[in-house]
Amino acid sequence: MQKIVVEGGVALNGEVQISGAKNAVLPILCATLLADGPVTIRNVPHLHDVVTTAKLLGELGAGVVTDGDTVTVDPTTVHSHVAPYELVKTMRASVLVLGPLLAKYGQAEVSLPGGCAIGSRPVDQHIKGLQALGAQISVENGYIKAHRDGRLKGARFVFDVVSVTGTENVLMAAVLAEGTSVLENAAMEPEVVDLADCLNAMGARIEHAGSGRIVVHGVERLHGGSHDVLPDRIETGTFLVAAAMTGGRVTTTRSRADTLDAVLDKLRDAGAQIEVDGERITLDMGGRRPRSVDLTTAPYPAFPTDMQAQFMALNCIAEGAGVINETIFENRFMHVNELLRLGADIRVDGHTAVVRGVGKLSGAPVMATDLRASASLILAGLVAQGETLIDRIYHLDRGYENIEAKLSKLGAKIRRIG
Ligand SMILES: CC(=O)N[C@H]1[C@@H](OP(=O)(O)OP(=O)(O)OC[C@H]2O[C@@H](n3ccc(=O)[nH]c3=O)[C@H](O)[C@@H]2O)O[C@H](CO)[C@@H](O)[C@@H]1O
Ligand SMILES: C=C(OP(=O)(O)O)C(=O)O
Repeated sequence: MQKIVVEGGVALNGEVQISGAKNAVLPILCATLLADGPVTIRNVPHLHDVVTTAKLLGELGAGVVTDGDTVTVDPTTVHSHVAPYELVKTMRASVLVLGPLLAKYGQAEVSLPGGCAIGSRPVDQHIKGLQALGAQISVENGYIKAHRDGRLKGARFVFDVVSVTGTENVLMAAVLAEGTSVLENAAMEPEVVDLADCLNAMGARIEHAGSGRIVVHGVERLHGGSHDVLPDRIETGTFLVAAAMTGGRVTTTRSRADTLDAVLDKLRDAGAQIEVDGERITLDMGGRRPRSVDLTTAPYPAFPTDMQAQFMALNCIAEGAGVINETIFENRFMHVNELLRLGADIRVDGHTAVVRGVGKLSGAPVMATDLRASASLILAGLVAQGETLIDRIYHLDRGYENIEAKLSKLGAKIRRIG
């Protein structure tokens, strides 16, 4: 099995180009199922999750052609409506075919995602939202079985909790419903907006995506089209934290600072100087040691759960102590025990972790437990004395495009082995 080896001690310096967002491209690829013709998606990152989604679309019968960072999906040959357990268990985003299959083809059978390393991944809001649009849904043998009699009907639906994939699933179904739908307490994440932009480019009539109240005027059909995926704000944030931790100066290019307000604020609190110039974000730490920051994860525009592990790594070597509250996932502290192996001082009590910065971390073999945990271990490795050997990096390949090559270009001593 492949591993990543990091040798700490180099201040990162230079420019890094940000890839398309994983959490935008996956719903967008699923949305292509709604079209009556081919949809071309550009700025698609090379990620394992993208390959898995392409495989799923292929199993449903769609034609999928990849050319560099462009993927064209022809959904006109879809003949199956089943997303099997084998695929959904490896990638929770597969549940996003539920809304499109139901709305366009009248039926869907999608494996329940169950839980994962970071906690349970319920889909009750997806189901309730689709039922509000008139879908008949049952859960049998581990599968969500959905069908509709006639067209789905536009409705007002209030989410009990803010759910990103829930909003996306119900939104994708509502675009082909008869009449107008109003989705209240909707997720406001930039990835939801990107999905809505793509759907609108295909002929949907969605208003106010990015607010907590999305209005969807249903249309009879969607046509093919094309869309450029927005830059990955979590990848951007991860590189900026790497710069801050190593005392370096890094510019992210093709990035979107307006999607990163909460993260940039915390980096400023940590002592970083940040300049934004169009699609370029420059973080200059000027060789200083970062200060610890307190943070609480919450739905956008608050601090993202997907950046929690990376900031935990930063706090591990920062001046002072920081308190981290995780409110989205009950089990998203799996990186703590691995960071402890590198010499960190972290105490966890329920959803809260108190991290006291230590003068130095020391390299050790560690195990990646989930995607962002893997990133936090690389970050810690970049500042640890000696060698850090990270195992189970397949998690990393789900969501970061070529991270070791991008970090090497910034001067990091990092390589993949095996
Ligand atoms: C709001 C939020 O930060 N969502 C994160 C979540 O999205 P993802 O879409 O995976 O998860 P949701 O946004 O749906 O979940 C948010 C919260 O709602 C709960 N829930 C969700 C759906 C449902 O039907 N019922 C229910 O109770 C979940 O348990 C969780 O506590 O994980 C992704 C991967 O880490 C992140 O990119 C998203 O930023
Ligand atoms: C946990 C993540 O992804 P997923 O929801 O696909 O598991 C993530 O993007 O950090």
